Amino acid sequence: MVNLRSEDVDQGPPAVGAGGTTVAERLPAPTSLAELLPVTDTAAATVLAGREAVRQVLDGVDERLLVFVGPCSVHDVDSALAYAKVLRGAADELADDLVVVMRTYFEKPRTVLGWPGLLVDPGLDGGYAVEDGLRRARALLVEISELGLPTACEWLSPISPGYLGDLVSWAAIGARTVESQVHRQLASGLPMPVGMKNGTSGSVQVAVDAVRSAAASHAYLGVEDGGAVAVLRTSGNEHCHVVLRGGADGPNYGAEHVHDVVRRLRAAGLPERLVVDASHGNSGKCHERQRVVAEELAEQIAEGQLAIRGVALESFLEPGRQDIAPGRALTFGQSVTDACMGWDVSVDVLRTLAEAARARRHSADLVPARV
Ligand SMILES: O=C[C@H](O)[C@H](O)COP(=O)(O)O
Ligand SMILES: C=C(OP(=O)(O)O)C(=O)O
Repeated sequence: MVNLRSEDVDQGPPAVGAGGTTVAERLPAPTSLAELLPVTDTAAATVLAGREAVRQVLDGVDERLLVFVGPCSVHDVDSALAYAKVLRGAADELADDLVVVMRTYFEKPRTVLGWPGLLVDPGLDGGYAVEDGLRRARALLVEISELGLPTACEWLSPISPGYLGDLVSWAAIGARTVESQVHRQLASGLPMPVGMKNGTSGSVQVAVDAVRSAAASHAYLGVEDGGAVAVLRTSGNEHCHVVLRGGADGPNYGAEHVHDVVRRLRAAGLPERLVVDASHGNSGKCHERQRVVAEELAEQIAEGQLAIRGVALESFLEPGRQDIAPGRALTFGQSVTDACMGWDVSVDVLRTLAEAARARRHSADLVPARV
């Protein structure tokens, strides 16, 4: 057994490479954080309306297009809030055609090593002030929700939804965790629709399998809102769906890839719906390429491809990305993880997607997803 005793709190970190674990910080229970930073009535209304709008689009009841858009990661709350304010304006302008949900990603899965996100390292300095990260993340989610903008994130730690989940309208299980039993079980009990990304290798079947798994009920070891370790039982989440994000074998946003997913979903007896991520493996992490991918997706949508229910975009105030380096001031509103489209290009892309959604809605010859 790994013996984590209370006196371990005051010990320094284990020697690098020694394989030990110490308790670095005790955290308040999720209920304590929620009491400190409660969901206001306005914020709750935004979250619930956001979840319902996403469900309605996924179910085909609402014919608009979902757009999950925002920074690759939130690294400071001020720039995320400034972005939320401009995005809110665009979301209002395009509300007849798009359901806009802002990316507020606080946990970053890394291919090998790297900054793990605001929740775990809010100082961006390896200080790992997790309680502070949780507070900053929760306070930001309340503020953005109060603006009337629903939010999206990736659940990386199965414990973090307890702290933030009541403020989130859509979530992803990422390409690096989609095969994880724990993440599928987690998704099966979450109150928001969850996108299952294809694996980093490009495997789409693992995402289809994840959707099937999360639709079922499960029992697993977790942490209850009061902070105790508990057996959690879930009822199954009917609003999970595949997200195509490309992979090691190249992009997968083309019509043939969409048809392939539809065939797999049909074979599995699952609803024929998906979201396409224009970034990551679909853009080769090149922010300029995202626009091209989004334009090609817009063509498929305008031509009547009903299976594409949403598009995901990485966008911030400034284009590109920057490195976190000790002593160097960061450019306000520029990503510190993957390169993002700047705001000017982002708003053009949003308008293009809105036009495509309108064309699809008005198209006389709407047909079920063509395979
Ligand atoms: O979305 C962000 C990144 O693609 C993901 O966290 C992996 O990043 P990395 O390959 O730079 O570690
Ligand atoms: C890490 C992300 O995506 P993926 O899991 O597709 O790499 C992300 O969207 O931030």
